[in-house]
Amino acid sequence: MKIYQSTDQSNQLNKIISRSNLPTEQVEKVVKEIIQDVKENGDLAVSNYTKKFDGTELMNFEVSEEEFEQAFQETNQNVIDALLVAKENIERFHIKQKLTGYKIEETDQFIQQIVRPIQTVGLYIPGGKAAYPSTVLMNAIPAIIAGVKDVIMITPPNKEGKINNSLLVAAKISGVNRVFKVGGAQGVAALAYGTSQIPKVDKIVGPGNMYVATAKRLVSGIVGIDMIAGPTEVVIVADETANPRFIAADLMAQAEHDEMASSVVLTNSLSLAEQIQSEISMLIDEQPKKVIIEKAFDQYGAIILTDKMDDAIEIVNKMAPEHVEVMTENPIEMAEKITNAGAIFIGEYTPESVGDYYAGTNHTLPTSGTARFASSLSVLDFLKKTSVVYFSKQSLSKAKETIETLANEEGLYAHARSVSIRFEEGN
Ligand SMILES: NC(=O)c1ccc[n+]([C@@H]2O[C@H](COP(=O)([O-])OP(=O)(O)OC[C@H]3O[C@@H](n4cnc5c(N)ncnc54)[C@H](O)[C@@H]3O)[C@@H](O)[C@H]2O)c1
Ligand SMILES: N[C@H](CO)Cc1c[nH]c[nH+]1
Ligand SMILES: [Zn+2]
Repeated sequence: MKIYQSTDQSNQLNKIISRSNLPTEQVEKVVKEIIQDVKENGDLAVSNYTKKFDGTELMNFEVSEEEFEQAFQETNQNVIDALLVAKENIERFHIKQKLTGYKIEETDQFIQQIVRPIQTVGLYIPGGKAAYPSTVLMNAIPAIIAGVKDVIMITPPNKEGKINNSLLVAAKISGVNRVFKVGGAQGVAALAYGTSQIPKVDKIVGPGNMYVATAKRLVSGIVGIDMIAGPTEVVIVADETANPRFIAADLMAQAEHDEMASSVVLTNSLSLAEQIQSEISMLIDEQPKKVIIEKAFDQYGAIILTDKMDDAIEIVNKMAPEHVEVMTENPIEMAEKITNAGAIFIGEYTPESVGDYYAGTNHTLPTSGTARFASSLSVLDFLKKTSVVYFSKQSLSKAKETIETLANEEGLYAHARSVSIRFEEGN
């Protein structure tokens, strides 16, 4: 991984910081065609793309009860137990996000906010380079806590036309209703428009690669989406007190997800930067996903040297990355200065893997700088609010003058009249 000076104005560094070297335009072109095809040709198009991208021919996409039963039989008990521990931790954190409505009552009138769950949601669970049972829990549990009735999950099948066993186990233990073997942009399009086999949903949530994230962005408006949760990112903010071996390991943990994953270090210590480089070269050969990691490091990785640690914080806030790890002398104080990040991990014993699998916080997080305005997936993503207003005749008579004044000011005379007519004699 290359060392850059933060003052370096090179295109390569700017692109890494802004994530603008992701192949956005090429991917968008492909994804638009896929969405249109699925919209016009439904299951047939889904089947064709599944053959093309996942290498399997499927006519029926839904997972059967027998497949769920078999998945339970073939999954190691220690995996099921670990999923149950993670589930409990996720529930403990997310239950506090529940939102209740409220009502403001006065004589002869009330205003109210009613909170209701979204009826039907589609969870996208990645399944290309790896299967993510932990992501099933992260997406399904907040939906169930919110009270969503129809929780539909899609994930790409493997070459045998099957879904990884632990994904099905995770789906069952977290309360998913139906699972379909379809992924990528074709899966997102199927959820957005519906096909004869795959139900149209009200909202699509969940992370995925660039094809998935782009498809979600393009169908947003037809259906709701949670956020852009694309190729994953970590920024590690570290000073000379940090352990370079831990940092090297954490950078590789992120990069193994995807060759488009971004792993960046920000430090004021040249000596640390060089030690990280040498730790990477010592650890990389033991990595089963070495090829993916090297590709990601090469294009989307960087160690950036700043003058002061405050400069590092300024760059993090500009990048607004999905994850930030802080390994400095006073990591809690340092972390308080970070205003734009999906999730923050503090100190040398909180690698991001703690959040991925155990802590209970959600690992579906905004990427590509969208943490400037977007948040981690939560129960709130599965709720919607409706306002209710009741006014009696007396209440309306008190409001009449204000409404008429504002309506006339806006030139909306019918609005004013719809109030005044109610006070005319004979009405
Ligand atoms: N941001 C988050 O919260 C979060 C959480 C977990 C995972 N992730 C990310 O999810 C992603 C998982 O990616 P993945 O690839 O393993 O699984 P995936 O399920 O997201 O994507 C696989 C699908 O991509 C489609 N695809 C692949 N190549 C294509 C091509 N050339 N043209 C059109 N479609 C193509 C195929 O349909 C395939 O089934 C990673 O980027 C990882 O970083 C993000
Ligand atoms: N780090 C990924 C993006 O937040 C989530 C994940 C799932 N499994 C392991 N890691
Ligand atoms: Zn991860």
